[in-house]
Amino acid sequence: MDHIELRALGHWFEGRSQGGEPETIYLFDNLNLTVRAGRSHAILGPSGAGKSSLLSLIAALERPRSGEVAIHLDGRAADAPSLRRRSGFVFQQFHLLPELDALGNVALPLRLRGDGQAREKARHWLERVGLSARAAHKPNQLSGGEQQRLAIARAFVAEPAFVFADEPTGNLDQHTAAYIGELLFGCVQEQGSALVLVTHSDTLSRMADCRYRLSGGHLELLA
Ligand SMILES: Nc1ncnc2c1ncn2[C@@H]1O[C@H](COP(=O)(O)OP(=O)(O)OP(=O)(O)O)[C@@H](O)[C@H]1O
Repeated sequence: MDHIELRALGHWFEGRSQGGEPETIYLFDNLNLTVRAGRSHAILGPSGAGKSSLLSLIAALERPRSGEVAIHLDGRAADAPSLRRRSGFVFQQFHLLPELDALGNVALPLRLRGDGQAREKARHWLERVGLSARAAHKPNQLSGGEQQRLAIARAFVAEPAFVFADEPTGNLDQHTAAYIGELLFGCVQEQGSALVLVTHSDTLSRMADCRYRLSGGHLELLA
């Protein structure tokens, strides 16, 4: 079964203090976690605890300073580029391309893979997120909630095994956030993807199969 296993992960940043002195920011030094296919995982924790950094490490966008990220896809060990090809991303700031219309944004991950059915598949996902009527609109012509629906369509269009979401409702009002949460978890369930979600929202985190809290360098499984 597809999974990502974090073994004895350590991560830190070299920075400068306010006085200009070299300073090391330690996030964690012995973190273990397994992200399994078809399960949703929420990561809570105070600001600055390292949640976004941890998400980048799980998604193999960054390499840990110590420890190992072992990726298994289709029954065998896989590398970071293979994981990225099987992953979808949803961010707080949407990260849509302003020059492309809604359909173009959703079709892009497929176009980059040379998929000849990119437009048809993108249309299907635009419909799934209720944005068919907005296909020709640019992101700046859409509301925040609509932009996030577009980002969700883009994340799922290539049928990802893993979806990584960093504060996907952080920029949205309560009502829109609830709608986006339902949509995200609905798509995850339909697609059978694993979800790793970083959030400050207790409500959103409770939709996940398992919840963790990252604080003071420790990742704790919550009941
Ligand atoms: N590229 C970087 N270089 C130096 N320091 C960094 C870098 N990225 C993150 N940090 C620092 O690492 C710490 C953890 O950051 P991170 O964004 O992972 O936390 P977070 O838990 O996601 O916070 P928030 O909830 O506020 O988004 C912070 O102190 C941040 O300033």
